[in-house]
Amino acid sequence: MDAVPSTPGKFKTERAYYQRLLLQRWIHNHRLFVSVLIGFAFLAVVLLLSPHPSSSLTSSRRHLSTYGHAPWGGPAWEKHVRASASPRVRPSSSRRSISVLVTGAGGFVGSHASLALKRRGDGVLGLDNFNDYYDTSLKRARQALLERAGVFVVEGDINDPDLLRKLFDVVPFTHVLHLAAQAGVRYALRDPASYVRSNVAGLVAVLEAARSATPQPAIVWASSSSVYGLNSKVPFSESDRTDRPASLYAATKKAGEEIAHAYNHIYGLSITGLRFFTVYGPWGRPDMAYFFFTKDILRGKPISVYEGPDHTTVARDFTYIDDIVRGCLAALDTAQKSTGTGGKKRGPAQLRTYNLGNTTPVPVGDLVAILERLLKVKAIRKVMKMPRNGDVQFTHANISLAQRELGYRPTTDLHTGLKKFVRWYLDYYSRSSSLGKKISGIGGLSS
Ligand SMILES: O=C(O)[C@H]1O[C@H](OP(=O)(O)OP(=O)(O)OC[C@H]2O[C@@H](n3ccc(=O)[nH]c3=O)[C@H](O)[C@@H]2O)[C@H](O)[C@@H](O)[C@@H]1O
Repeated sequence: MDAVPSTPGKFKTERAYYQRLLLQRWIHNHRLFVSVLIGFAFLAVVLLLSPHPSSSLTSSRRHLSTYGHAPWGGPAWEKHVRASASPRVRPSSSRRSISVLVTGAGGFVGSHASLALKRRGDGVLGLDNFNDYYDTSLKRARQALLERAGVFVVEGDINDPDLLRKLFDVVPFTHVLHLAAQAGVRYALRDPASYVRSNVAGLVAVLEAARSATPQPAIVWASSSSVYGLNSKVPFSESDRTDRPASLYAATKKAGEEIAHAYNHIYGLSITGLRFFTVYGPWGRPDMAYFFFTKDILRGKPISVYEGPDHTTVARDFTYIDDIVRGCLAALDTAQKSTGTGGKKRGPAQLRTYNLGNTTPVPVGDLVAILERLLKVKAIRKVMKMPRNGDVQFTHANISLAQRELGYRPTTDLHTGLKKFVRWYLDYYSRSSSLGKKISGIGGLSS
């Protein structure tokens, strides 16, 4: 009881004094612990104030992507990138192996082309943002196949300049096969900005990275048959006019061809644009008519079959994926070196454009008839006027230039190609929806 002070004020003062004493004693007894605590606090402040890792290209830390993708960077990641991009040494081969950055490697043409390159011994590094324009599980299944074949697909965006710079910093790519794009003609009505982002800004980002890389790689990229737009002269030749696009998609691909011209002219980049004609086949794109027709026919759902004015046919020069891949590889193999160094042009560089088609246009009605025979199911056809939303009535490629200069010779007719597609489709979708089961037993993208 004696220790209790007589007034509340006095009690407060003495209590404060007593607490201070206690604290001093506690600090004295825990000197070591307190020093460690101060050390940690100091370290935390230093880390907080240090610059973001992405500001240094040589940093070995992991980079946090600002594009919502997986982090990249670090010694293990770089090792993986280098291993994937390194060609297999083949001293007996007459062809020099190349090292290719394939953008859009999780996509339809990108995955097939990556695998074909890897198979013949070239170094391949994939890049893909795995966006959800269509079923991402299909893209992931393609990625799993590529990984099994030794192709690493970096998850990232072509609009991320830090990532592109880093890739060119780590690997002296000889070529870029630029296939990443916002595809589809009709989707442009719903999301026009995505076409500008991928097909215009994205292409510029890739060319910017390539022009300042040492060595400058040669570029082969995907343009489109849609650049022929409202032309009525058939077959379409590379020298025909391409200034009347019928869709925003076509307009962005045409813009890409002009952008390619400028980068070739200013920086000496060797650039080849390939105008693909309605590519189809196994592991294809679910947004394309042959793919969703198959799905709807099997489900007993009606399909819209377009026709032109006065019941004229709508037709496409459908081109099988393996033929397109051969065209891509031939374009890479015949590409001359870029002529710039340190971002400066040293002389004129190669600039080429080729049609990659099949040369046999098929009416959409005939496509449906082939699918009916292969699926052994009658389609519920709703024949309707082709909507004015970007489609053109027909396409037909003149491929004599590609034949002459690339040795390009398509060998697969629509019936044969669709047969391979249907076989793949039934196999893929009859399996369990689990990704692991989907890829087991299929054995590769080849068709
Ligand atoms: O070659 C090209 O440049 C383009 O080929 C395709 O575009 P498209 O030929 O329109 O392919 P689909 O969308 O699969 O259409 C194929 C045909 O089916 C017709 N169709 C489409 C949809 C539909 O519901 N009904 C229908 O009859 C179209 O009018 C077209 O004639 C791709 O989707 C583009 O990304 C590519 O760039």
